[in-house]
Amino acid sequence: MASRATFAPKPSEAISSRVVPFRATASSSISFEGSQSRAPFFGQALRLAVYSPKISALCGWRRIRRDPRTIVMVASAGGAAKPTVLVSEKLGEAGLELLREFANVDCSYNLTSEDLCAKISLCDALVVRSGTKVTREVFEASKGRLKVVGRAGVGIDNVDLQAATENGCLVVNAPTANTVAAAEHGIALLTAMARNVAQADASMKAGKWQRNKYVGVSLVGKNLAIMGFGKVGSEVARRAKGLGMHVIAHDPYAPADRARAIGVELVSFDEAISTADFISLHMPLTPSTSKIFNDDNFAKMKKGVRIINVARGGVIDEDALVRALDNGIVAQAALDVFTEEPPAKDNRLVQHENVTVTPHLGASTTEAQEGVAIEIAEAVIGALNGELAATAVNAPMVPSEVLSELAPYVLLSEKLGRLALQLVGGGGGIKGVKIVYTSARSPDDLDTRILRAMVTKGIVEPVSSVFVNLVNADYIAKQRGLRISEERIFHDGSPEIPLDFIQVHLANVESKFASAISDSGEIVVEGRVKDGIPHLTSVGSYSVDVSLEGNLLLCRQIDQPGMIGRVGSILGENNVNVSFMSVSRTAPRKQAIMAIGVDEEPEKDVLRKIGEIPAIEEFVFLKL
Ligand SMILES: NC(=O)c1ccc[n+]([C@@H]2O[C@H](COP(=O)([O-])OP(=O)(O)OC[C@H]3O[C@@H](n4cnc5c(N)ncnc54)[C@H](O)[C@@H]3O)[C@@H](O)[C@H]2O)c1
Ligand SMILES: O=C(O)[C@H](O)COP(=O)(O)O
Repeated sequence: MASRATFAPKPSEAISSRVVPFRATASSSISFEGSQSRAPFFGQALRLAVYSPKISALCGWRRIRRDPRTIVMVASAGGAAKPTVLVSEKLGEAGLELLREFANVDCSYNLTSEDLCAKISLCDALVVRSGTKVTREVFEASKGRLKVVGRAGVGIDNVDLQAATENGCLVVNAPTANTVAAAEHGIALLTAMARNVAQADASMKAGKWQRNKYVGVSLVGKNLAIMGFGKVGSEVARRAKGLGMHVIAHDPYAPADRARAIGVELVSFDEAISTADFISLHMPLTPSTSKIFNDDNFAKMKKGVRIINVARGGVIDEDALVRALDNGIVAQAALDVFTEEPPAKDNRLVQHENVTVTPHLGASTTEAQEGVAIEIAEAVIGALNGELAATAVNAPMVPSEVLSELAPYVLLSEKLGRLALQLVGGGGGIKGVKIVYTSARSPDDLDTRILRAMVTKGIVEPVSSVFVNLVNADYIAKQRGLRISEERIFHDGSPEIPLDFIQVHLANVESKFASAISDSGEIVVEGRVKDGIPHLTSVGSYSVDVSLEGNLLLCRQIDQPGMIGRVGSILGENNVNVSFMSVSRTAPRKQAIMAIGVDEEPEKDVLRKIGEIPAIEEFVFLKL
C-alpha cells in the first residue's frame, strides 16, 4: 500500500541473511508461449487423470463422487446452490437421474441457436449429442457461466473447441460407450448393402416380388479397407474378419502391432482405397479429413467399390460421390451420416437407388444410449465439482499420481502468483514471468503444467474479469502477451518430495515494495510446502517464514527492540487479529523484514499509522 524509501540491500548483506537451503547442481530451462506447449490428446489415445480431494477442498470445490478417476481444475459451479445443467438432446434416463441428483436439470430439446444463446447464461453445464451446434456465440452468450460442455458421444465436431478453451470451458465426451453400437451399425450397413436388404424391403412393401433385381454380392474373401483404425474401426475389423473378409486398414496414427494383433495390415491411403472391394470410414471429421473422399480419390478406387460411412458426412465430398455412383466407380454406398443433418429431402444421395441411408443411428441402441448417458453425466458432475474428467478433450491431462502429489503446490503456486502481482508498482505491466522449481526430481519426473497454470491464474485473475483454469491458462497468458518460462533447479535431496521450492520472478517491473526486488533486479517471491501448508520463504533477497493464509503485511524496518510490539499494538487497538509473525534480519540492528499475517484487512488509517513508525522504511499490505 505504501512505500517510503527506495532501498536495495547490498548483495553481501542480503545473502548473509538468507539460508540457502539447497545445493544447486544443475539447472534446465524451458520456455513456452501459449497453448503450443502441450497439445490436448485426441483420437484413441488413452486419457487418464485422477481426482484429488485435497485440491478440490483447497479450491473450495465440492466433491460428491466416491471414487472418480478424474483430475481437479475447472471451477466450482459456485456456492451452495445447485448448478443448472441444460440437456439439449435426448439423453438416456440413467444419466438424467444422475444429473438430477446433483443439479437442476433443464431438458429442452429442439432449441434454435437463438434459444440456446438466450438460455445458456443461466447454465453451468450443457449436455449435447451431435445435433446441437455449440458455437462461439454460445460460449460468448454464456458470459463465463458455462463451465462444461458434455458431448454424450464421441464426435466433438459440433463443438467449437477453440472458443470453449478461450472461454475456459471444459469439453468432455463419452468416447467408449457407443463404440460397439457404431461398429454393429457399420456391419449392418455393410451386409444390408451387399444384399440390397433395404431396397428389396421397399420393393416388397410396394407390392413387388423382384428376385432377379436384388441379386447381391458376397462378402467372404473380399477386401475391406477400414479408414481410421480407432475404436470403431478396429471393432468393425474384428467383425468383418468373422465374416471371412480380408481386412486392411489405413490410419496414420494407429500402432501397427495393434492392427497385427487382430490380423489387419496397415497400409497407405492410396493402397487402401485402390485395392478395396469395400471401404468403411471411421476417421474423425477434422480439417485434414474434410472431403478427403473426393473426385481425385474416387478415381483411384476399383470400379464397383462399395462404401460405408458411419463416421461423419463431411469426410465425403457428397457431390463427388453422386458422380462416382453415376459413373459406376462406386457401385453402392451405405450412409449413416451426412454433411448437413438432417439432409435436404431432395438430397441426391438419399434419393439414389444405389444408396442405403439411415438417419445417424450408429450410436442409437438402448444399451449405447444408457452407456453414454451415464458416462457423460459422471464426467459433467465431476467437472462441476472442480474435477477434470478423464475424457476432457480441450485440457492437458495430468496423471493421477502426479496430481495428488502436487495438490499442496497448486495452492502455493496461485498464492505466489498473487503475491508477485501485488508487489508490482508503476504502470508498466508484466511481460515476463519465470517460474523456478527446485527439486531433487529429474525434469522428466516433474510435470509442472498445473503449477504453471496456477501461477498464471494468480497473476491474471485479480486484475481481469476472466477466470483462469488448466483449460485456458496458456491461452490467456498468450493472449495477454505474458511470456511464461519455466526453469528447473536440481536439488541434491530426496526425490520423494516433488518440490522443495517454487519461485516466481517478474522481470522488468518496478515494485511498490523495493525489498521485493532481488539482486538480479527482478521481483522474486519464493515458497515451499511445509506439513501440507503453503509457506512464503523469501521475498526479494530476504528470508521470511510465514504460512500463506489470510492477508499479509510486509514491513522493512531498522532492527531494534519494541518493533513487533508497536506494530502489534496498532493492529490490536484496531481489532485486526494477527495470525502469525516472522522477523528476519540482515544483521543485528540492520535492516529486518517483518511478515505479519492478519485475518482482517486493516483500514487505510491503520496502515498509515504503521507507516509512520519512524523505524519502518517501507511496508506493503498483500491479500492472499
Ligand atoms: N454414426 C454414429 O452414430 C457414430 C457413432 C460413434 C462414432 N462415430 C464417429 O466415428 C468416428 C470414429 O469414432 P471412434 O470412436 O472410433 O474414434 P477414434 O478416435 O477411436 O478413432 C478415430 C481414428 O481415426 C484415425 N484418423 C485420424 N485422422 C485420420 C486420417 N486422416 N486417416 C485415417 N485415419 C485417421 C485416428 O488415428 C483414430 O485412430 C468418429 O468420427 C465418430 O464421431 C459415429
Ligand atoms: O460421434 C458419435 O458419438 C456419434 O455420431 C453419435 O452421435 P449421436 O449422439 O448424435 O447419436
